[in-house]
Amino acid sequence: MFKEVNKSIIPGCFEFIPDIKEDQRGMFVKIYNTDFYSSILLNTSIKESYFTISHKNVIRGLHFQLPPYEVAKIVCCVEGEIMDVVVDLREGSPTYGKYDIFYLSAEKSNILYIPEGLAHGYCVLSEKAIVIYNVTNVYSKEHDTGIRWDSVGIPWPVDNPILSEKDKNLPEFKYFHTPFKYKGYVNINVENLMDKIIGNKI
Ligand SMILES: Cc1cn([C@H]2C[C@H](O)[C@@H](COP(=O)(O)OP(=O)(O)O[C@H]3O[C@@H](C)C(=O)[C@@H](O)[C@H]3O)O2)c(=O)[nH]c1=O
Repeated sequence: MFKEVNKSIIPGCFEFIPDIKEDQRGMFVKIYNTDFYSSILLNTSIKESYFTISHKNVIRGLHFQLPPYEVAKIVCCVEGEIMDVVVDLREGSPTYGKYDIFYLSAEKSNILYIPEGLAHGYCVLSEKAIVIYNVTNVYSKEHDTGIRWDSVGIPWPVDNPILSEKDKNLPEFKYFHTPFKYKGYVNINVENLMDKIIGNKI
């Protein structure tokens, strides 16, 4: 289902490049398969799915849910292009406070797996973007929060983005006391993983 797996600099976060099936009708892309995700020890208890439609220069984020409603997310852009950003909030992580950037697009159909304990957000680069999420916990309004988009040093491509009122009022990263703890991560050997995929074992 995937032809390439790229590790983020942030442990536990992966970009998957799908094996797109194209024919005269268009294309077919698989986002999720339980056996594959569990084979590399990712969280497979998908509890909710949703999508958002946004205009150019919208920034959504940087969001996460607090324990015990922490969420891992599988994110994919199915129309347009976004600059997608994750920030490591796990105390004790080698990349605590650092961000990583992925360009997700309908054309590439690349998929991002974001583990629990990371903040997530994106900026819309195209006229319109549709982003789909599969998430491993239910929504909890009381636990749904974030940090301010411009408080981590991310080189966003816009100075005056379109933001929600909620996102304008999120706390800055430096004032956020993280409840997330880094629990270590099994170092996935990407070459072995690709052998499995190419050998059609997944
Ligand atoms: C996330 C969410 C929101 N809502 C409601 C709350 C509000 O009335 C409306 C819009 O919510 P928000 O403004 O939080 O939507 P949005 O800013 O698009 O939130 C999303 O941002 C990106 C970056 C993510 O990573 C997502 O997980 C999610 O947090 O939808 C739900 O009912 N269920 C949900 O799971």
